[in-house]
Amino acid sequence: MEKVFHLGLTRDDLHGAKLAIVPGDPDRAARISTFLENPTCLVQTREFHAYLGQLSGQSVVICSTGIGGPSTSIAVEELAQLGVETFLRIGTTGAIQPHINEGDILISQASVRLDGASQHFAPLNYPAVSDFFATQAMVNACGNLGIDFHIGITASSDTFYPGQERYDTYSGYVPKAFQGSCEEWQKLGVMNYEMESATLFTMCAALGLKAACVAGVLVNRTRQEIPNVDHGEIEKKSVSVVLEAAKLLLA
Ligand SMILES: O=P(O)(O)O[C@H]1O[C@H](CO)[C@@H](O)[C@H]1O
Ligand SMILES: O=c1cc[nH]c(=O)[nH]1
Repeated sequence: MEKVFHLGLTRDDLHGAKLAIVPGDPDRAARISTFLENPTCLVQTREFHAYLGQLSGQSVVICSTGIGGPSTSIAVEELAQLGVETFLRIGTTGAIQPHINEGDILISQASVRLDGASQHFAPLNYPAVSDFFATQAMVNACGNLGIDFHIGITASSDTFYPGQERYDTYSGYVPKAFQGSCEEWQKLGVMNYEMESATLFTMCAALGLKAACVAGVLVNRTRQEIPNVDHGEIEKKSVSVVLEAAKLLLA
């Protein structure tokens, strides 16, 4: 049985798992795994920490993607080679609309492709769109749990600082291409910034896989640039949504 190159796993290691929950942060992957039945650590290599367990009696993988599109594309490609068909991202994010508050839950329907990696899967005029049914499961999960949410478009950037137009940085300079971009996205109704959904949505749509994305808001960019909230409670809420969505999709 062939091992995939980065994850070092074989199809047998996944015990038939067809659904993966994919956070950015490896420590979050470990925390999510504690909600599965019989969780085991499959591998911890580079930014990829993968766990296997059961949800609703079925095998599920939790695998961190690291930050950004390139590493996300590797995790998704290799998990797909191992039999995974549905990818549920659970992330953190910065809101750019004034009415969205820290701690709110955002579901991304589609993403603005500010990344580079998605262009290696499909040209820029191809949409970075989520899977309708996986996204509907995120929405229904919020309904079942009584959690309010916002749903809409996400700007998904390769960089946390210039690409999300942050000036509170080492140089204080944002290249011209990004000056005014945050206001432009606001005016176009974009909800938030994060860094993986454009790659995830584009590659999954192009490859015939299914993807959805939920995120908890750490900062409202109309009020401050750098998050300074306690992530714990926000993560618990977004993790509860992704686990409930996974259960609905597995039912
Ligand atoms: O919390 P995660 O899932 O890593 O998501 C967000 O947080 C990171 C930046 O701080 C980026 O990966 C961004 O997309
Ligand atoms: O502002 C933020 C917060 C989390 N993740 C991002 O990419 N941006």
